[in-house]
Amino acid sequence: MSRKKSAKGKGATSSPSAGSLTGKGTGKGARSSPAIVQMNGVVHPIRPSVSCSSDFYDIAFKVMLVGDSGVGKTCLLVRFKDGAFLAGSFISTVGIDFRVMITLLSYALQIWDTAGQERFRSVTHAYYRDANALLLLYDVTNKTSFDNIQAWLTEIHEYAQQDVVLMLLGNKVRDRVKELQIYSGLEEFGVPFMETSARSGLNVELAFTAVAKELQHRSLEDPSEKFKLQEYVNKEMKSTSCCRS
Ligand SMILES: Nc1nc2c(ncn2[C@@H]2O[C@H](COP(=O)(O)OP(=O)(O)OP(=O)(O)O)[C@@H](O)[C@H]2O)c(=O)[nH]1
Ligand SMILES: [Mg+2]
Repeated sequence: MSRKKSAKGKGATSSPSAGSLTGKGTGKGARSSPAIVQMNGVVHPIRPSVSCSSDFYDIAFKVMLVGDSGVGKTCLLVRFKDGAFLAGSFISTVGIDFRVMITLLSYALQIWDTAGQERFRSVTHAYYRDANALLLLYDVTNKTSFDNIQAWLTEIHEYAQQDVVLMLLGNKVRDRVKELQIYSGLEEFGVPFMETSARSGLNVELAFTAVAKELQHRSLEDPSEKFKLQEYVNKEMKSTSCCRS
């Protein structure tokens, strides 16, 4: 369903006035020159965008990665797009970073990476408004990031659309010997949940596919049956359990 048109149709997104984006790409798999995000008149060079062809589809969904600094948002996105793990020193994202435009299930997903640091919060809030889906990450080896989930959910309820698709991702799973046992109580958030590892790639593709499926179902005017995100994820995780470390 990807059509070469400007992004004006159902589900098309717009950038908030807080920032504008420059930088062009040529679609999936292409590398573009480094994008620049301008915020309040300040120009921030950011990591090279993987692909930024935002104006080729008339059905586009805006997906944002949010969560504390260091939980692995950027690495998850790089893993999804490039199939590689960003090893080496941790470079914290500055402000907001439009990294990927990808076609999944015939829909264009515009994926935005955000800074987890508190000082950029007002910038990222401005972008919540027109997000169709939010992936909220925490780090399963970091209790503070788990404890902050409720605060993130409060922010999301305040700034995002009421019907935003939301999924909680416990990242860095099975990567460390000492993983915190903090899974009990996840149900209380009432948000679909799954485990991921940007390092090994575990469930990374599934996370984005599940969100795309939910968006697809919601966009159907008369969905014949209700799609249950958590059930889908559980089923798919089981079917790949042979490959989990
Ligand atoms: N072991 C392990 N380390 C990871 C994983 N994902 C990310 N990391 C590491 O965690 C650190 C932070 O990763 P980033 O992806 O930059 O974190 P971020 O959430 O984007 O942080 P901000 O940009 O500051 O919001 C880096 O040192 C990564 O190498 C993972 O799945 N497993
Ligand atoms: Mg980052």
